[in-house]
Amino acid sequence: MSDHELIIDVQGLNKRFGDRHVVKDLTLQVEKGQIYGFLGPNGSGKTTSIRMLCGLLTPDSGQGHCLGLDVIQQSAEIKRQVGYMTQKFSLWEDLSIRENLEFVGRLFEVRQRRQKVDETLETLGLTSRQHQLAGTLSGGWKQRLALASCLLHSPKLLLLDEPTAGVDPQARREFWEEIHRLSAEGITVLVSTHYMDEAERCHRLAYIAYGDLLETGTVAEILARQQLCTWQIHGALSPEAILQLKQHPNVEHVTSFGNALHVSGKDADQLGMLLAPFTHLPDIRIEPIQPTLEDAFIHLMKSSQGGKA
Ligand SMILES: Nc1ncnc2c1ncn2[C@@H]1O[C@H](COP(=O)(O)OP(=O)(O)OP(=O)(O)O)[C@@H](O)[C@H]1O
Repeated sequence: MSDHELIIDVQGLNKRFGDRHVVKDLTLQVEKGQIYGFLGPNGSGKTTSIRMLCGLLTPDSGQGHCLGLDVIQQSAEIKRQVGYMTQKFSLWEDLSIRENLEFVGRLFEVRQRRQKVDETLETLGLTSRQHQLAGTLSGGWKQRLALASCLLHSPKLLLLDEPTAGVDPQARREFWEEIHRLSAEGITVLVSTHYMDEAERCHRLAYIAYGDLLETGTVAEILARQQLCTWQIHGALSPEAILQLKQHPNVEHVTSFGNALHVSGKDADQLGMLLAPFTHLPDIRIEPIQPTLEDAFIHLMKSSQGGKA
């Protein structure tokens, strides 16, 4: 196997639901062992894309391969070979952790099922809770069980749809440690998320907005391509001043981050001149900063809508 073996390699995938064009010409390449983040606003087509890749939805047009299998002709085989974690917990709440895994093992006709269930319980730290009913688990443990059930048939590709939505920060961190451990073993992971800290933990990212894939690359590449300049304003600006900034033609977007405002634009000099008068206001501090990934994504989303924040 070459170092750059493509586990996902699709070109021009399209999906329409009625008259809604939900995924437009999706072209995506994901290398073996990569953790590939899928980001974008709600309803942008991330889940639909994932479902086309794992063989659950047939694209209207396009072509390509997933795990070396044809996404149109061999979707049934792809379905058997990927680990797909749905957005909503979809296991059986009135079965115990072990019973859930045994059942999934039977569905996937996993060989040496008992042993595999034991191993999976151990690896994911679920052994001591194996007899607990799934319905009584906290959000974080449910996600861990869902991940365990995806891994039972030893897939080479994991498709995770917002796996940590609503999970507390500690459980999210542990979940991501696990994802990185799997990646180090050569398992490829495509994961959708709305969390910026999770996006930063991916090897590469794709940003999709309203069906269009707008950007792909590493965090550094995406930040560099946006060519944004961002200034951070500490202190309370008046609502009128904020509105003025938002409406100014040299300002791309104005976003609150905790107690600070981020003001982003394309032209550093113009932006500096615009903000200079604010430095004379009492209790206001202004400094240029590196734009964050969130700044870049807000910019991308606003540009795709043809407007600004
Ligand atoms: N089976 C379906 N039939 C009709 N419309 C659908 C179907 N599945 C998804 N859609 C629509 O397609 C659009 C894209 O949905 P999708 O779930 O792929 O977006 P998403 O990016 O995953 O969103 P979110 O971040 O909210 O999960 C939405 O407008 C959704 O309502």
